[in-house]
Parts: sequence; structure tokens; C-alpha cells
Amino acid sequence: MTDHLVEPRVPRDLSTFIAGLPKAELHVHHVGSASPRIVSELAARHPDSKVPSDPEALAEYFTFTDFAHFVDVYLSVVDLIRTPEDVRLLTYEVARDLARRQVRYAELTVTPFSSTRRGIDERAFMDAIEDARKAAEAEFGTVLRWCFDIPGEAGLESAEETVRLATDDRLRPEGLVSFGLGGPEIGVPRPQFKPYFDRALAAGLHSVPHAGETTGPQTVWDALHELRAERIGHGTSAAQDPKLLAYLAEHRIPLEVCPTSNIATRAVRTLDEHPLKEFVRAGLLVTINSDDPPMFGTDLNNEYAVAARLLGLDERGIAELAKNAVHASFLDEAGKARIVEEIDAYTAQWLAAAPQTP
Ligand SMILES: O=C(O)c1cccc(C(=O)CC[C@H]2O[C@@H](n3cnc4c(=O)[nH]cnc43)[C@H](O)[C@@H]2O)c1
Ligand SMILES: [Zn+2]
Repeated sequence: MTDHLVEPRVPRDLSTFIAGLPKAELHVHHVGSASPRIVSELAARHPDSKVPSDPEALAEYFTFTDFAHFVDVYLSVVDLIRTPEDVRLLTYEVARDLARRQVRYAELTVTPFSSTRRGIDERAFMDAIEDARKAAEAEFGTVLRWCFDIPGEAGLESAEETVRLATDDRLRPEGLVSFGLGGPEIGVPRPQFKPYFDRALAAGLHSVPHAGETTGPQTVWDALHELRAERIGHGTSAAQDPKLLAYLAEHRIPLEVCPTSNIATRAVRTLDEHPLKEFVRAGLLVTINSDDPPMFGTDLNNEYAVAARLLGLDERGIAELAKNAVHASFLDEAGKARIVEEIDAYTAQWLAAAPQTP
């Protein structure tokens, strides 16, 4: 695990401000959120797994040479989730971790295909995530919604299975709001998934594919034109195409930016080379996210600290970023207004208490 948590170099007070700030997270993966605590509990349940349970060994295990290596490691963690009770434990504990970071609302990317193909009953899978979602909302106050994503590299069979699970009225979970596409982009062209996105959209789901994380801007154009993307997961390479930046700005298509993830998977070389600033300069609606936080040695608070440093933001600027995520979410208008109000009240209170500079 790369130790990105020490990287941001923002003043301590700003870190404290961020830690208490109410937030929404739009790009965070279910299995990718398994903390060392959750991994060791699952590894103890399934001792034949190759995933280490010791935190130090796990940190080493979560150091990636490239995106393909990341996916291999990711799938070894998927292999630890074998029963509906594992699914419930993971989901509930992920919600607890989000709540600790003052995340009021999260759209969690879930890959049901990976679980059903490993033998978990589909009905039991849906019941497990829904049961955990409701318990987490009641106990922690964090509202969870689901994005079901196709693991594109697993082929069209995985697309068919994912859209079936997402649109079958007998299975579709109440918390499902969107349909995504994840995994490697190289050799996995987006347009082949158009019929599956068409079906998901016809069933009322929103389109939120990953695009432009590990391939060029054409992948983002394909996501927009073929998959009718309403938000883009990552979109990093959009910075290479001024027409694309202008399109994203004009159509208010938000980007789900995950800075530390891009370094950990080596999609971007260093944080200082990350295009976040160019996105803001081009007038894009930028949201800040953690992607697979324990795997990348980060959490949402750290990602806000990274963004604050890269963009030179003060408390008001950070609060605006937090509001971007609320506006770009698929929460209803009343729910959005509640979190925005909370952000404003928290920020006003913080600034009123801050020592005045002469
Ligand atoms: O489950 C399988 O059997 C399987 C077979 C072949 C390929 C795959 C995948 O590609 C799974 C990828 C998995 O990765 C998730 N993920 C997490 N973080 C990211 C990211 O930053 N960019 C893209 N994908 C990501 C994704 O949700 C998939 O579940 C699986
Ligand atoms: Zn992702």
C-alpha cells in the first residue's frame, strides 16, 4: 500500500476541517473498500485464500505495478467473498467506514457478476446488500445507493448478466440508481456495451461508465455518444482533448476524479502531473472520490486534502467541491438540499470559530 496519506501537505487545520465536513462520495467500489480490518475478518473465515491478513503484508500486497496487476489483486479480494453473510459484512462495514469520514451519501459501485459467477445465489446477494444498506442508514445515518457495473474484460456474458440483474423487477434492489462499466479499458472498447446500457437506461437507471482512466479521450467520447454517460468515472485523459473538455463543460457532465487511485494504478505518474487543475480551469463540474481507498492507501478525506493542495483551496473552496458531489449525485432534490445545508452550516460555524488574521 503506497503511503499517500502523508502526501497532501495541507495545513493541519484544513485537514481537521475536511475530516468534519459532511460529504458525498460518487465513485467508490464495494470490494475495493474492504479495509484491512474487513479483509482480515474475511481471510480468517476463508484461510485458504492467498490474500494476507497481516496489515503489513497486506500493505505490500496492495502495491501495484500497473492497472492489470491491480485487477489481479482486486480479484483475489473478490475471491474472499463467498457467502451472502460475507457480502453483508463487507457492505455494512464499508458503510461504517464511510460514516466515520462524515460521508452522508455514497453511490457504491457493486459488481454482482463477480459474485454470482463465483456461486453466490443472486437473490441472496441482493438481500445481503439491501439488508446492510438499510441497517447502515438506520445505525450510521449514511445513505447508500448502488451502481451495478459490468466488468468489461469478462466479456459480453458479464454485460448480459449485469443488465439482467439490474432490470429484472424480481431482483433489482431498491437502492439501485445507476449502471456502470469497470475493469481494464485497453482492449475493451466501450461501444460494444451500447445495447446493455440502452436496456439499463430504458429501465430508468443512470449511465456512469469508467472512461479515460487508462486509455485516451476517444474512450470518453465513446462513453458519451454510445453509452450516453451522465457522469464519467475518472475521465483523466479528457485533458488531452480541448474539444472534449469544452463538451463536458457545456453539457455539465461531471467527472468523478480519483487522484490517488490514478497514481496507485500508474495511470498518472505523479500527483503534480494530475490534470485536476486543468479540469477546473476548463469549467468542468469536478467531484472528488476515493475509488478503492484501502487498496490505494487513502480515504475520501485524504482525497479532499490532495485536491485542496493541487487547487490551492481554502475552506470555502473545499466546501464548494463537496457541494459539487452532492449536485452531481442521483439523490433527490430534497436530499441534496439537506446535505448542502449541512455543508454550509458546518463551514459557517468553522469560519466563525477560526482565529481572525489581522
Ligand atoms: O469477476 C470476474 O470473474 C472478472 C473476470 C475478468 C475481469 C474482471 C474485472 O475486470 C474486474 C475488475 C473490477 O475492478 C473494479 N474496479 C475497481 N476500481 C476500478 C477502477 O479504478 N477502474 C476500473 N475498474 C475498477 C471494477 O468495478 C470491476 O469489478 C472480473
Ligand atoms: Zn473506479
